[in-house]
Amino acid sequence: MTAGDGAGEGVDEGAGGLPPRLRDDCFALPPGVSWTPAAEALERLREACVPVCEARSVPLERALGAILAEPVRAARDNPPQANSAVDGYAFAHASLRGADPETLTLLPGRAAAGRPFAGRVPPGAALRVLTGAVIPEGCDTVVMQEDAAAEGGVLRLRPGLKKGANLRRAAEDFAAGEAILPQGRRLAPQDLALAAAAGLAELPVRRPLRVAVLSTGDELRPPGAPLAPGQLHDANRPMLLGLARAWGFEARDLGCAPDDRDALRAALDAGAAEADAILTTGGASAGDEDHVSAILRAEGALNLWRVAIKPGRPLALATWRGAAVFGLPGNPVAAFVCALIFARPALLRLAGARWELPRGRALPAAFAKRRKPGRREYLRARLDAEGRVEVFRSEGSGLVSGLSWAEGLCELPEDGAEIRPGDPVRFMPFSEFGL
Ligand SMILES: Nc1nc2c(c(=O)[nH]1)N[C@H]1C(S)=C(S)[C@@H](COP(=O)(O)OP(=O)(O)OC[C@H]3O[C@@H](n4cnc5c(N)ncnc54)[C@H](O)[C@@H]3O)O[C@H]1N2
Ligand code: MOO
Repeated sequence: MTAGDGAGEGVDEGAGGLPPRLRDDCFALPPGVSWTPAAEALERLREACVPVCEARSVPLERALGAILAEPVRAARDNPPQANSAVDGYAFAHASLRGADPETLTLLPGRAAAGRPFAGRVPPGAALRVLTGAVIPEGCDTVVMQEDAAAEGGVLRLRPGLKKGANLRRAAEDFAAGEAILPQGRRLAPQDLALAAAAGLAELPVRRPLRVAVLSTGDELRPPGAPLAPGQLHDANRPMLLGLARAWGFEARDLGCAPDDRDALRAALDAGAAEADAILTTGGASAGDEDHVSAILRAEGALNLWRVAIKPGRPLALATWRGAAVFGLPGNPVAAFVCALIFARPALLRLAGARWELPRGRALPAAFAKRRKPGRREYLRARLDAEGRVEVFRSEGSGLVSGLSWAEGLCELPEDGAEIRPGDPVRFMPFSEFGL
């Protein structure tokens, strides 16, 4: 079949006067089955997902990518003391008289970063200071060396320098006790700089979420394996393992299960034993071989099924022995889109992060598209040289090449309004999905 192109859409209208047939895959769904709108599915996920990973304290140097379990407060002021922003000369602004040039007595000695000046600078005097030096006692202003001339124990400078010029005030960045990083933040390299500057050696973070990935389907073979007729290489597993790792989770590979209930049950059991969440692909639809949705319905707790998005209509959200299960569609493009749109915010929430949805920008479309109302659509997209949104040549949900071609997703609303070139459309770069 050519999934992603509307397969199964004619369920209700296609019967065209014929008596209803009882056994046909196209009728596997009850007529008039309700589809959950994407926004509602996301809202239900937001309510259902709570942090499941325990908090612990880890040394700062091992905290990169971890999620803060509590807000972090500064242990000290930054900067701890006022210091010079430049190489120059420090003095009291009150020593200036408005003469041109101003003249000050240059004291012997100097202050450098890590080597403060021991004495006090009296009125009418100046001291050599280097960048980062603590401002000597008696001083409140620094002149840059390029703007002054030091000769024979006298410093000359142009008038007009403002009080407090060229120095960094104590605590101008943040003060001790100030909240510097919020709970739920995934620690980036710059956050480690902030925590270190704030005097912290340990950070309260949650252990990483463990995410297991399972492919399903008799036809699937591991990468590089020889293929018999009807077989294909498992593309979803490396993709989803990669996504889980890119999002900062501990990824577990559950391999590939055949279309067989017992094998699937065993794989789900193994996943639930070693992971907090399981991502499966394939078998999420309503066909005879779609065992994932069937087993989740029969033996797990299926919370949500069939979301009104394209691609990715067969999306199962369930629990299996305490683990959250995201039953993603088998088509790689649909699996990718569903992982980005639904699994990512939910997994991050389970991991202890705050609920955050990707932001999009309205940009002119470089394409035309006729649409039907009802489903929110996600197209593989990127920006052309003029900054317009272009979309991949086909919407076929099995065309993996389009995922690498794209730099983001174009989200089209449920209203089904026709898109003409130049119309504003919502573009979400992959960076909004943590990629
Ligand atoms: N009667 C209906 N049939 C289908 C519907 C529907 O609503 N009613 N939806 C269609 C849509 S849309 C999609 S998407 C697919 C998804 O169904 P499944 O999740 O059950 O996926 P499978 O049938 O197992 O596989 C679909 C397709 O993807 C290939 N695949 C599966 N796993 C992988 C993998 N790991 N790597 C690469 N390719 C994979 C598989 O071979 C199939 O070609 O259902 C439609 N049918
Ligand atoms: O074609 Mo399906 O829409 O790939 O999810």
